[in-house]
Amino acid sequence: MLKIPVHQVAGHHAGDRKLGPLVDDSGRFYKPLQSDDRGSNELSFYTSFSSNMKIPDHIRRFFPTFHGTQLLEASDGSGLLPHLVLQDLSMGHLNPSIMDIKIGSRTWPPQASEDYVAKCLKRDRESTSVPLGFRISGFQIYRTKETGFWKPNRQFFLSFSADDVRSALRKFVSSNGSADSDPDCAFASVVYGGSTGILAQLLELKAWFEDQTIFHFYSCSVLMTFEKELALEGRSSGAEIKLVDFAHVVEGRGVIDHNFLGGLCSLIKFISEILTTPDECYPPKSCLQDSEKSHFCSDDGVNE
Ligand SMILES: Nc1ncnc2c1ncn2[C@@H]1O[C@H](COP(=O)(O)OP(=O)(O)OP(=O)(O)O)[C@@H](O)[C@H]1O
Ligand SMILES: O=P(O)(O)O[C@@H]1[C@H](O)[C@H](O)[C@@H](OP(=O)(O)O)[C@H](OP(=O)(O)O)[C@H]1O
Repeated sequence: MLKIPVHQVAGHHAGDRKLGPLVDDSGRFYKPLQSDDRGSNELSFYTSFSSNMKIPDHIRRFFPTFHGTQLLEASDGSGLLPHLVLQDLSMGHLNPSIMDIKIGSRTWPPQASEDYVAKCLKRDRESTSVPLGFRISGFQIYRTKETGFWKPNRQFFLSFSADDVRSALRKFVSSNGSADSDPDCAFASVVYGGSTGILAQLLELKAWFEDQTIFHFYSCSVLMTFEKELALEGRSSGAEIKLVDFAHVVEGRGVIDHNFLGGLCSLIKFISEILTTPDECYPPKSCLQDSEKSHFCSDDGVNE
């Protein structure tokens, strides 16, 4: 039976006459082909990527497996619609902490219409995309069996500053991740660090982006996932990164994807800093007047 994915942290959500992805029990994620050319573009990307022999296996593992398309009843009740059939990345996870980070200071592809450029440019300027080269689109952070996930709604992320981003990346790997707590970065070394941790994976992806000129990944996200309960048991935290959302990927035409690469380098720097200074707090509370306190000092926008 098809269900609404419980671990989706960003993007278009299914339900109540809304079009969004669905999942089944066998580990497949069904993403409806979006209107305009977004759906067909994402399908072209998956088709081309799946058959491209130049993609090394150690890079292919960062992408969801593609199983073609299937006609399904759309979640908005509009009838049969083609869906991309993808690997469900949350399959096998019990209580995953997940963060969606949209990479690139610019989120529109070169051939986009003036209206679309204007919409994206506004959003890129108002968010951290322009200053940082990436923005956090959403997350869920597992706390405890009793309190479940901290999963703020979309509004919460819209006005994030660079310090909010720093703080969120710290809270993501803290034992006490919530709106008003000081991050302790208890899991930073097991999740971000180590030879197979998130930083090592990002560096592996970066090495490929320094060379590949096949695709340009506009508006694509890095999805970071780990299991806090595994980390607490002292076992491998299952930390992994995957890339999602290829609706705006275009051909690279022999040029490196400097937009994605720049954003990736910036994210790598933020995560490296957490590993070298896990005790620092952002924003430093001593520097803040009451009136200046960020999102993280209130419960605004928190969807408990
Ligand atoms: N293959 C997958 N398996 C599991 N979850 C996924 C998968 N692909 C995407 N998701 C979840 O769905 C969210 C949105 O995905 P995606 O960005 O592809 O959708 P979208 O509606 O095109 O987003 P946007 O509005 O940003 O364009 C991701 O943040 C992630 O939580
Ligand atoms: O990052 P946010 O704040 O969630 O903003 C969304 C994001 O830019 C998506 O990429 C975009 O979908 P497309 O990439 O498919 O255009 C969506 O537009 P939409 O709501 O008009 O679909 C925006 O709302």
